[in-house]
Amino acid sequence: MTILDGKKISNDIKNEIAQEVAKMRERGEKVPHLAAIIVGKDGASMTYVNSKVKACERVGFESSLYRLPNTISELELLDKIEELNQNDDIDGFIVQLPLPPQIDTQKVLNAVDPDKDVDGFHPTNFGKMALDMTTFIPATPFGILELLERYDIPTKGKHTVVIGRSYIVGRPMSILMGRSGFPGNSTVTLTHEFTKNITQITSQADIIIIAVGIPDFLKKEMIKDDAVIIDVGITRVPDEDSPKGYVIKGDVDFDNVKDRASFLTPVPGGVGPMTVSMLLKNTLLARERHRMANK
Ligand SMILES: Nc1nc(=O)c2c([nH]1)NC[C@@H]1CN(c3ccc(C(=O)N[C@@H](CCC(=O)O)C(=O)O)cc3)C=[N+]21
Repeated sequence: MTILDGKKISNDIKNEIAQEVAKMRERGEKVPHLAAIIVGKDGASMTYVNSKVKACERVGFESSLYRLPNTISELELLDKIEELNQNDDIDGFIVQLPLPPQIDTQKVLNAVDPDKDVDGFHPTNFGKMALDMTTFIPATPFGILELLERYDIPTKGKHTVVIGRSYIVGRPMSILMGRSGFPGNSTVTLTHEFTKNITQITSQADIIIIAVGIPDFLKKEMIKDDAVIIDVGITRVPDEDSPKGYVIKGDVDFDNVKDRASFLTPVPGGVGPMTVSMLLKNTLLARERHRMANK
């Protein structure tokens, strides 16, 4: 069994990006600038956004963080987004999710300029992805593709089962694995909360990508020998014995599944760090496109 070391690969990618940025500086070009909007003070969201800012510093990007109160109106948030759309210094930005209930998330994502939508959540970019056009691929799915590629895991003709149909992981992943090329050319089954007899489906999977947010959901008995298991879950489970007061649990019953799987991502240290690196990669692409457009 091979553990897919997302932490290591994401570091490799950051080093590659840092080299690109160093070259940009040498040529006297503007370096990529990523901005993030965070609404409210959710602990996990703040951790993720902080790690994105830190990663920007690490590779030599400019970064800006806009913290907005939890009570902000939809209109005020849309104003902020328009401001970032208009700001030519910013190459890409993200609106950290989830948003508070008074705000219509889809309306907010629709307001982001598709050329700056480094999360790849705008309908234009999502559509382009589905049509195999060049675009920003959402960072988590992009990170999973990168892991499969760098570990040279065969996907052609394989049965890939995706568990969870969220717009940021499951849905795009199901599209990407079925596209032509590598990693792709898979036969994809997309499952969700109303799927019947899920074990019957998962036990036929060559590759399982799970993103449901239920700790230990995927058991050893649900997979076949030598399956490739990609765990996208991250749930904070309260734990008095740990210094932070919680432990991070994935969707896979790791300790048992590891004895049957061929490749397996750990949590933490698997898909999570890849998400951050691929966001940087998208921001680098955004800068490159803006430079070509003389912006
Ligand atoms: N607009 C938007 N874009 C996102 O990409 C986005 C978002 N909203 N909202 C929340 C989710 C979640 N997400 C993660 C990023 C990094 C780790 C990560 O680095 N995880 C570490 C551990 C982090 C920890 O200590 O909690 C790991 O798995 O090793 C996890 C999760 C991005 N998301």
